[in-house]
Amino acid sequence: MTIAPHHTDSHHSSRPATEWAAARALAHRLPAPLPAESVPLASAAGRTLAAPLVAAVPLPGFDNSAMDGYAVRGPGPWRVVGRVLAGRTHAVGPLVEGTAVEVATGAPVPGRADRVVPYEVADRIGDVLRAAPGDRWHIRRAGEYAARGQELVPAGSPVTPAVLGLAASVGLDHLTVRARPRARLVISGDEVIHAGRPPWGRVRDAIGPMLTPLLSAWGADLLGPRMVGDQPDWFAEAVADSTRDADVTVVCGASSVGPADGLHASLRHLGAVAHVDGVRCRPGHPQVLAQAGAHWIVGLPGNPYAALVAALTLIDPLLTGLAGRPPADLDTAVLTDPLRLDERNTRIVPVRRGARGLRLVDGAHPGYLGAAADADALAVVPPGWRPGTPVGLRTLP
Ligand SMILES: Nc1nc2c(c(=O)[nH]1)N[C@H]1C(S)=C(S)[C@@H](COP(=O)(O)OP(=O)(O)OC[C@H]3O[C@@H](n4cnc5c(N)ncnc54)[C@H](O)[C@@H]3O)O[C@H]1N2
Ligand code: MOO
Repeated sequence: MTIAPHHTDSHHSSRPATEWAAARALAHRLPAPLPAESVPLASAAGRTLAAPLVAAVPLPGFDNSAMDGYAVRGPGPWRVVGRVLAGRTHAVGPLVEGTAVEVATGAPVPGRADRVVPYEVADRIGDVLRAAPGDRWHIRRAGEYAARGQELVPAGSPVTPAVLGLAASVGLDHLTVRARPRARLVISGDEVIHAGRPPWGRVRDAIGPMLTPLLSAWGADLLGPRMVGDQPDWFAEAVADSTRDADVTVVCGASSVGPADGLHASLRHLGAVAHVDGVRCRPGHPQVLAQAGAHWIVGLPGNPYAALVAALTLIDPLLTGLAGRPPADLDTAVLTDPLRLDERNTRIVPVRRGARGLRLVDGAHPGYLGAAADADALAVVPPGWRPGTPVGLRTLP
């Protein structure tokens, strides 16, 4: 950023900084979930159910064998009268007492069969079959897993690979899911360049390459980014433009109190309401959550590690809220490594999980991503924490 005369309309003029967990809770609670839409299964992966997944057919759809063997009726011995393989599309006539039919796993069992005798315990000579009495039926009854019309997965659940497989099993081709939040990055700073080796006085944009896959992993649909200098009008125009087609605009840099930090000016220009303006965490204090109608603006600090922390604080819960999902609970683990005590701020530190527990990754600085690149999670260390007590954990994609 460039130096200009100091001004007073900075973020610390108005609202006190929000406690970290409260900022996260607000970012989740404030947005209304995006509209629902019906999409083919292949497009539903990773999205959120806007309506429960309801079985269109019972599962299993017909009584079928759980084993390769013989469907039998009566106590035995039995006469083998036929064979049914999977894929048969019409019912086999009911078994007569004392008879058996050879069946494949998944094949329809004939009506009135008592049980299936697996090959391993069957003794067949010619057409005559014998087996010891068994206490397992090995028959999967129609509808025993799910009835037609049964709600199998509640609204608000993520569409995981298992949910997609289940949807297909119960005869669905489409799922009703929340629209994917459309997000745009506005990367600001006269000093920021986007390719190659930065010359003296310049820095290479680290936030675009980091946040693009991170936001995708968190369920956003990324719109083309905007790169702007610190010229206040261009900056305000880029943010205002973005509100026309994005649900969320993420502004990187320009969030602090410096003369070129134009986020607050552009929020005023838009008539946006700032719900969070500063968060009591280290690093990543200068972060902003603002609303202009149904549009959300998140201001992240320019320091790249601080931007990652702020993304975890505000963007993660905001996208979850827009998707209509319940808030994602953090994992917890005990951290024993010493850390500078902080009675007032939540600290967000890079960690690795190993056989001997959680280890701090050394060398984290707000402006440097080396420690985060070597970490597999961020640990959330609450104010007043003491070594040996639990911390929250968020795995990094
Ligand atoms: N007087 C005060 N100064 C600062 C405060 C404060 O409270 N009072 N807060 C400090 C903290 S904490 C942070 S974090 C930064 C945040 O500043 P901004 O969000 O306004 O960002 P910039 O000033 O534009 O840049 C800060 C820093 O980050 C570099 N940067 C910016 N964008 C990128 C990018 N896309 N990729 C890589 N690096 C980037 C930029 O060159 C600066 O070095 O403010 C402190 N100051
Ligand atoms: O908190 Mo700033 O966000 O140190 O780097």
